[in-house]
Amino acid sequence: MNALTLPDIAAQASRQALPLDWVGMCGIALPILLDGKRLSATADAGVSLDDGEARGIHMSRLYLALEMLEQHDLQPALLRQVLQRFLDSHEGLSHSAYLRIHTDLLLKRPALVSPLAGWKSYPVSIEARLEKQMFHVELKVDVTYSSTCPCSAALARQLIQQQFINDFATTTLQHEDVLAWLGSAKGIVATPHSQRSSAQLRVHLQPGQPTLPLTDLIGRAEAALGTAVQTAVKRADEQAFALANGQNLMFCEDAARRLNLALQRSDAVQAFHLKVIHAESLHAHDAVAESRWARAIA
Ligand SMILES: Nc1nc2c(ncn2[C@@H]2O[C@H](COP(=O)(O)OP(=O)(O)OP(=O)(O)O)[C@@H](O)[C@H]2O)c(=O)[nH]1
Repeated sequence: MNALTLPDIAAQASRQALPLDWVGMCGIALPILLDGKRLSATADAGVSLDDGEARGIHMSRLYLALEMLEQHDLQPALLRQVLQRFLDSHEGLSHSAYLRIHTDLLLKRPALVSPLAGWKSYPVSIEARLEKQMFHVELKVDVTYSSTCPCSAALARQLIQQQFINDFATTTLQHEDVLAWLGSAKGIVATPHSQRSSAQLRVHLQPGQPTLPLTDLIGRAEAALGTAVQTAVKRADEQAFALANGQNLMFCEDAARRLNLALQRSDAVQAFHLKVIHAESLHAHDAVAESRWARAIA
């Protein structure tokens, strides 16, 4: 059999000498280990093509470097190693390396009152880059929660007062009559609108941060918001959720401010950008607030 040399188009000179910012592959299927758990993920792997004369990069070298992610728990140091391998395998071609990993984090959440628990899925992206020997990691997490409109609650309360005036205007008040009225449909003649809402957190980690604090960030966000969406729900849990919502009225501005303050308190965070989206049931468009913050350089 003749040994044929395989044509290598990537090694040819480019017809148009022009550097490129990002070249690589998106949507590579990849099993990863996060906090000891095996997760199905997809990866986007790329490098800059700084040598404008070179026709192409070597996709297979990036692909093979991802193998390191299968065996070891995902940590910033491992991400840096992979990015360094991207650059080492593209010496003379690339100065910057990029890796994005997208997965869903599954966390078990207890019910509010009953002894039940269930799983919640959090879409997560981990983005690492190595540019001019500077290494950066960003985490993106989506957290869903319930928000009840404070204005709508006040308007509903006013209608309930009006109904009370109408029903008891000519009656001497008896305790049991009021109690019965409160338990009837007339006692809650109007309800405030509430909506499933989502907080999109984009967090830039401190340099030297040894771990990926995804679970911690989600925990902080949910504690700050107060009414995270639930998993397993019995009536007792639903009642507790109704109470929690009633005590936790919020505009999208309130949610954004709470999250801002909660994230600032994390030592792992260097900077963040957050966006909250209240998918209103009042109208067909969303109420949205954004906030950003960066730690002052000491
Ligand atoms: N650069 C580049 N490669 C592509 C593209 N689409 C498919 N490929 C293929 O990706 C394959 C892997 O490329 P390389 O990593 O250069 O493969 P190789 O030359 O066998 O490997 P090395 O010897 O390590 O360079 C090649 O068969 C390319 O043709 C593209 O748009 N750009």
